[in-house]
Amino acid sequence: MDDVLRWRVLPMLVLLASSLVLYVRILPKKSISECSLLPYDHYWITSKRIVTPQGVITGAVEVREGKIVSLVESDYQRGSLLGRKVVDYGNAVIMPGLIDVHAHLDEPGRVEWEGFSSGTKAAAAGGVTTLVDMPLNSFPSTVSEETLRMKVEAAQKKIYVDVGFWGGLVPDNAFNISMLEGLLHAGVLGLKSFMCPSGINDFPMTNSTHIKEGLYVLAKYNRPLLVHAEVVLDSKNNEGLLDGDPSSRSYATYLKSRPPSWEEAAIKDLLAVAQDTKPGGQAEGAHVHIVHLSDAKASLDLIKDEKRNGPNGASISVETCPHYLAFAAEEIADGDTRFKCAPPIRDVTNRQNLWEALIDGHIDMLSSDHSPSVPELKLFDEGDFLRAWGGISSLQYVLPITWTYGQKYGVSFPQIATWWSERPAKLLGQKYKGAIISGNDADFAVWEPEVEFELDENYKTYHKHPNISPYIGRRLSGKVLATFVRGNLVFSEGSHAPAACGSPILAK
Ligand SMILES: NC(=O)NC(NC(N)=O)C(=O)[O-]
Ligand SMILES: [Zn+2]
Ligand SMILES: [Zn+2]
Repeated sequence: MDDVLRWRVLPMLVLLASSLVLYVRILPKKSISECSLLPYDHYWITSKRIVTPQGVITGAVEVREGKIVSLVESDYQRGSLLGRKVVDYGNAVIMPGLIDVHAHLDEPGRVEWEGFSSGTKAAAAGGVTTLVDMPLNSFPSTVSEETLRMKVEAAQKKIYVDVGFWGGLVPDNAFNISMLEGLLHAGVLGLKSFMCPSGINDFPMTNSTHIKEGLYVLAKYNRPLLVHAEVVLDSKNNEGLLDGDPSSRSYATYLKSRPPSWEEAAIKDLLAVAQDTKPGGQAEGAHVHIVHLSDAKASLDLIKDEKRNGPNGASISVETCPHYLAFAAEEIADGDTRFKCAPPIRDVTNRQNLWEALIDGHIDMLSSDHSPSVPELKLFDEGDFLRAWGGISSLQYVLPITWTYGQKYGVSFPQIATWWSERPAKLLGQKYKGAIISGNDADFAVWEPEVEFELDENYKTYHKHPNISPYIGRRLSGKVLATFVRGNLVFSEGSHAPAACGSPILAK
């Protein structure tokens, strides 16, 4: 009997106990959806600071099957929510998720620069719930139905947030209506073109005639054209600089090589063509959006003048980016090519003027223009501003940057929601995004504005190459606690949901 106990019953008991342990460990995993760190599809999130179009309220947002179904303004403390599934965020701010209308994720073709997985993980960790990928820097560029399909295919099962796509307007398709229509029909949210060389071989620049043609086609679809508005007026400034010339390390040299007059001349030409978007015009229904405005003087004045015509004027809008609001030319060390971008970061007065224009509503919105590359292309050893790749890496940090550098101007939560959610949603034609109201997608950024952190090499960044970002080494305030995309808790306290369940956004 002793032997029987030892050799038969004991091993069975051990087996039973271990399978019980296994069962208990597996059980919670099974019940949690792979897409969300929160295992419910009907729940409430509560906080003392919820940013709604009517102002900042204390209350609860009810979420069901990915949508906001009600908003309760009250001291939510228990009472009616007793016994419900509630996530209480206390004093943290609940805002509509950020919508970044301008990001380069570089997939397919240049995944070593970024990629859908790393880029959208960074977006989720930064409170960005929707982003729109630019048609260039990936390979091939998104300029046809076929190349859009390659993008959408590449994004499958890799995106942690919702992702839309811009198509490219290039000389090849500008006069080829069926090619452009194929691209629009396949679902790009609009088109993007460059008025100067883009730095990418298969993305050549367009002139006013191409842009005019593009606008006629866009008008039929009610979609926007985004334009990189700089024209090369004269590259004399770089002439005489030989390879290895020490002055190519100087930021001042780079700044002079792309003067504000390049932006001004481009915007002047662009606004002339944009006249067709006026009510009754040949391109009525199309819209012109100027990306990454840097010059807050003559270029901004042209935009302001056009906007003065109100609804009878051309249909235009403009964005600027956090790097133009955070940095100034005077502070950029020679050789520090992390700061190289086009148009360039200008002087302290210009930065101040950009902030004022944003606050006064002359600049409509913000975007990251997250445009990374491999570190080698930044030429850190040579520090050559003229030959280094231009583009700032920032996607994960845009919310704390806007908040931190906006303190000086008394920026409020509703302003951030306007610049980063409401107006971007409108540009994209996304009716169910951009605000915390019943019926909208349950896209939220939950963050703690008062929490400060050091953006050093220990900070967990999901961009593929954190060290190329000029924000490394800065102290920022505003920590993102949690991010919800269509009701899925995709990021929470440093972790992402196990599966990437963001949706591709294709226009219909
Ligand atoms: N090829 C690029 O990514 N260019 C980008 N580069 C910048 N902004 O420096 C841009 O948006 O123009
Ligand atoms: Zn650009
Ligand atoms: Zn860009």
